[in-house]
Amino acid sequence: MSTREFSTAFDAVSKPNATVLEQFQLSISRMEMYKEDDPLVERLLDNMAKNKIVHVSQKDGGTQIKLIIDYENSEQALFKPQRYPRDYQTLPNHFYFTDFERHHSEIASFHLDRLLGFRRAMPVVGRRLNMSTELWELADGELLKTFFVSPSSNICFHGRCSYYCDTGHAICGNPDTVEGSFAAFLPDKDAVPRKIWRHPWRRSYHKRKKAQWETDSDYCNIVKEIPPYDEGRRLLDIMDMSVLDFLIGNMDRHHYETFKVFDNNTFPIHLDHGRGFGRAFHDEISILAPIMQCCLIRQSTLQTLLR
Ligand SMILES: Nc1ncnc2c1ncn2[C@@H]1O[C@H](COP(=O)(O)OP(=O)(O)OP(=O)(O)O)[C@@H](O)[C@H]1O
Ligand SMILES: [Mn+2]
Repeated sequence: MSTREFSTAFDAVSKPNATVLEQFQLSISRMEMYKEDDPLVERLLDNMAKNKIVHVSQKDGGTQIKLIIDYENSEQALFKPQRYPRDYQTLPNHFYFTDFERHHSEIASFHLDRLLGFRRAMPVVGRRLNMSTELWELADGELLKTFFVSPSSNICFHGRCSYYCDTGHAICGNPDTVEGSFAAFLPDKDAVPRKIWRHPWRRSYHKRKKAQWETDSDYCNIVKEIPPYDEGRRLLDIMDMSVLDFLIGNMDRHHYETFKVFDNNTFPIHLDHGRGFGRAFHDEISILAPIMQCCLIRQSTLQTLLR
């Protein structure tokens, strides 16, 4: 299926005043999220960093707090707030699945994905918000109910989610600004559905169990037989993802998504990098398990790394 057919999934094709985000979404192809040197990327980053915000709500699903940001020009971004200072490391007794999310990891991962020439991540930029005028006053519903003033008179909120959304883990202004990452919104799920895949080298997400790949040295041969890994680009894309995850130190790659309209022979979207950069002085070799067990890497990726 061509880019053109993908484009027709959007009304924006015929929209004369398509926003930069809509234009960006329309240009997503089967091969990549955006073209090398696409000027829309810088414009999108600039818009998300500077444009006026008119509404803020909580994004359902996921384990940690995320907010949907609506801009005046009707663009949208996914906001992940800063929780800890940049140099705050993963706590020694935390698992990859209990680690706090780091907004700067989302930002740096986008840049690294682009530098490596993958171009499979949505653009992400950092921005500081005013706690009262850009969050509290624009929040609604369940999110609004979680705002409060702390003992030191800072405005805080905690939102609702399954991890770290309580008074003890609130996000507070410092004194009245909060920093976060802003990821450009993916095309609306209803217009452009995505398929969610379980990552073959997913970890166990259990504090006492191991995953099959950790004990079965022949694991790659099993994966190789199973569609979509038995043909096309997908297995090589999994290797690329492993390169990215190793460099950012992300052990939390449990699922990945693709755009359904492109069928199986398309790139996996590089999404959800909030748990990277937690241990700056540690190389987690097990993240390279797909590459080591399959003894496989895309030639262009290897060349990029050597360069
Ligand atoms: N840029 C985006 N635009 C729109 N939707 C997004 C975007 N990024 C992520 N999402 C959606 O939100 C969901 C949760 O995002 P993400 O995985 O980043 O958060 P999370 O809290 O780490 O979730 P989980 O705990 O489930 O891993 C994703 O599965 C995806 O469907
Ligand atoms: Mn996640």
